[in-house]
Amino acid sequence: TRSTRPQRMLKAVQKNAIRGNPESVISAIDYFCKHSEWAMNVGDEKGCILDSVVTEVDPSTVLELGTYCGYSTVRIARLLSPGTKFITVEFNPASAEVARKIIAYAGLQDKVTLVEGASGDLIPQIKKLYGITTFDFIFLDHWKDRYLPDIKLFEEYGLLGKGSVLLADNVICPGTPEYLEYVRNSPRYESRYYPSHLEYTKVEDGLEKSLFLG
Ligand SMILES: O=C(NCCCCCn1ccc2cnccc21)c1cc(-c2ccc(F)cc2)cc(O)c1O
Ligand SMILES: [Mg+2]
Repeated sequence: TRSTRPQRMLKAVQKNAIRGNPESVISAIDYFCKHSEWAMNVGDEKGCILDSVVTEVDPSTVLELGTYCGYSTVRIARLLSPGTKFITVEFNPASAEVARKIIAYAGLQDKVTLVEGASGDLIPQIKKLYGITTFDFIFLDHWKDRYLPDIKLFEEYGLLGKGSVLLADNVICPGTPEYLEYVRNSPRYESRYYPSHLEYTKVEDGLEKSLFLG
């Protein structure tokens, strides 16, 4: 049967990247997406903004919602200090399977816990299952209509501490209007918009960084 786009992306990584070299894995995926097939990775332009925020926060605990093929997982994991707890969540089993292989190809499998499931089911269990009290950094890149309900779950289950940083992808395209309205109007967050473009295109998009004030 016909291969899937994630499977073709994995083949491109295995062919063009160097095992154990995260930078080469990132480059191979970006090359594939620019020259072969567009795919919904955060991409190189927004990826550099992601890198700068992760570096600035230097988190001890990280949550990513929306692993997809592991591109942003690799971008984040390569910057983390030893001992950092990094959980990434993927709903689609086929994507999760490819992501595991891409993360392992980059040599970062020991830094990442990939969990398969839906954020709404997982968030209430994270403290119990993974012994996490609060997340220093959260990257939102899953179903766009889940960003708002999930940030409310983070608050409800006490998963945010003073200084926790949330970074949301696609706040313009496909767009997350209700989430933006919430974080920009809530007195509990300090929000800032980072203008950019939809991965591998000239279409306007950007990242919203929100600091939880406690
Ligand atoms: O849809 C996007 N991502 C989400 C994919 C599905 C996530 C499923 N999932 C994973 C974890 C998880 C946990 N709980 C529940 C569900 C969960 C997305 C789309 C575009 C895009 C597409 C077409 C277009 F024309 C323009 C833009 C660009 C992006 O950068 C994107 O991120
Ligand atoms: Mg995205």
